[in-house]
Amino acid sequence: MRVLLDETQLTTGVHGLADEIDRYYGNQRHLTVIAVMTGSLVLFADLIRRLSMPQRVGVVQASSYRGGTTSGQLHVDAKMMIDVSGRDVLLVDDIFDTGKTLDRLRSMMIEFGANSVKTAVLLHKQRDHAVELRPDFVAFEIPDEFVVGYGLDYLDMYRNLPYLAVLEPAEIEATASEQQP
Ligand SMILES: O=P(O)(O)OC[C@H]1O[C@H](OP(=O)(O)OP(=O)(O)O)[C@H](O)[C@@H]1O
Ligand SMILES: Nc1nc2[nH]cnc2c(=O)[nH]1
Repeated sequence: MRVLLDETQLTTGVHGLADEIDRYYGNQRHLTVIAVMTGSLVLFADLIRRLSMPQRVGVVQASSYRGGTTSGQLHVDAKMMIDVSGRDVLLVDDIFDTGKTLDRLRSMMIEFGANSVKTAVLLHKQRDHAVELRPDFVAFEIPDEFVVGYGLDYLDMYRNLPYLAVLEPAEIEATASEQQP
């Protein structure tokens, strides 16, 4: 595993991201902050505690990388969503890769009647994206490699790593064979 961002760099990046969001919304405007599960859970916990405005927090589940390192069919489960009608919504995700996840969720929030929808990500992959949407707030630009740690998984492993690392092809293969039941 090759460390791309260590704990100190991640902390600095998350603080910078929070400052940028604070500057945009100010500390008075009420915000509905939605975590895109599962990958954003570590970032989300760190980020919302650095934001100064009054917040309602909620979660939505979106998954498209089941069992692999490439994007497949996107499944969204909004059963646990809180009401966003008439609210200013900030969607928080760990990574913007193809962009399909945030693009779909942004459309859903608008369909649910949100007053405004912005998107914040820890990582923005430097590649051609499949959608026109670009995230509003980004902590880090990263190369087009499969990364794990700080919430990001491969086969549900590695989310607990305190750093972000590139998973090399041999490690991808080894993890896949180890995870066979
Ligand atoms: O920009 P995209 O190509 O849509 O990729 C980004 C999404 O991929 C990952 O989720 P994943 O589908 O792996 O589910 P998870 O959050 O449960 O790990 C990540 O957490 C983002 O939500
Ligand atoms: N773990 C992980 N999940 C992703 N989802 C989209 N891109 C990535 C990535 O590079 N790593």
